[in-house]
Amino acid sequence: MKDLTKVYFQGKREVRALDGVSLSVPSGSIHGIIGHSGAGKSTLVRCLTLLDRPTSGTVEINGVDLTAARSDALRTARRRIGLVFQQANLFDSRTIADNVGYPLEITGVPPTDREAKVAELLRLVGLGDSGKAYPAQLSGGMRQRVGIARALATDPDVLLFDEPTSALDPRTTDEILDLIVQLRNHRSDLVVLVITHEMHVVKKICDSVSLLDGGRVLESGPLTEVVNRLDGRLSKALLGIPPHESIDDSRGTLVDVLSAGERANQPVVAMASRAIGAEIAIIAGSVEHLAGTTFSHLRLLVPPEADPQAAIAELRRLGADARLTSELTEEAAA
Ligand SMILES: Nc1ncnc2c1ncn2[C@@H]1O[C@H](COP(=O)(O)OP(=O)(O)OP(=O)(O)O)[C@@H](O)[C@H]1O
Repeated sequence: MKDLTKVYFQGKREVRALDGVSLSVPSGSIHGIIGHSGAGKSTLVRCLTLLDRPTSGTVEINGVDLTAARSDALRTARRRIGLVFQQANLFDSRTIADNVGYPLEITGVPPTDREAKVAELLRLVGLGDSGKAYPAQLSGGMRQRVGIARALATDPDVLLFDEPTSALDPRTTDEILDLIVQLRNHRSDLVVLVITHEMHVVKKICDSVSLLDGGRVLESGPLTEVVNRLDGRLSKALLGIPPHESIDDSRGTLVDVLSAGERANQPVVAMASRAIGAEIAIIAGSVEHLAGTTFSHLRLLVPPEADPQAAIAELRRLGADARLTSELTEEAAA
């Protein structure tokens, strides 16, 4: 998408629900888009699926500008994006197979071709034996699998998930996330976009991620890059320091340290303590294994008798990024 803008009017007030969103996602990758309520996520889904026209800007798939399409071409363009909703919205009176085959039915695919395609799609999503069942007989996770099979029926180039796991329990969520990765591995020409407010989803399956706020992309990049920035907003969201007791100035100075890869497994705090001749304590932290790399984000307390800048210099010498927590908190507030 290039410079995508959507302006709504609430009375006389202009609301820029999307304000110049540009994003390019390569085939074969899973890109997460996260944002708070009101960030513009639903508007983005509507503009990408051409249910709503952007005020300006373009949506391109493999070099074809979907936003330029009209009438018949618009219907064809829409099929290039398969949409999976939070809840599958299935026809209760139709079998699972007929639900999955519905997009093929309305595009005039003959019944025998349709049956073969539906059987293949049901196998792909792990529902090979459920074609004759009705939606009411399925669990939430199975219904979501049906929604995914239906979205894939027209062989889209882009699979767009709008909060795909928000209505599911943690175990079913992980099963659906595993399925999304499996689909991407199965079709390496597919672009997968996942709009979510769940950080777990991004951490578990996304190759890259964008932060949407006020209709703008504030930060974007490969998961391992955005997480590896001590002062990044995505890093805070994905690898945040958990709440901890408040620390009085008399007890020392707080320092945040972020290390990745092999360094994350090294005792850098103990090494820095030894180097500066003071006992640095760990107050809180999170250590995560993301996209094959370990990241460690710790909040340290440098005792009053030691120089926090010496500790920071030593931690940096050891290959970690380190800064005074007060500086980072001020930046976040700014
Ligand atoms: N049809 C509309 N008319 C007027 N304003 C709208 C319309 N749709 C969205 N907006 C405004 O655009 C902004 C972005 O809304 P949007 O629904 O896209 O956000 P969101 O990130 O999806 O939020 P949520 O997670 O709460 O659904 C909001 O300020 C919203 O009030």
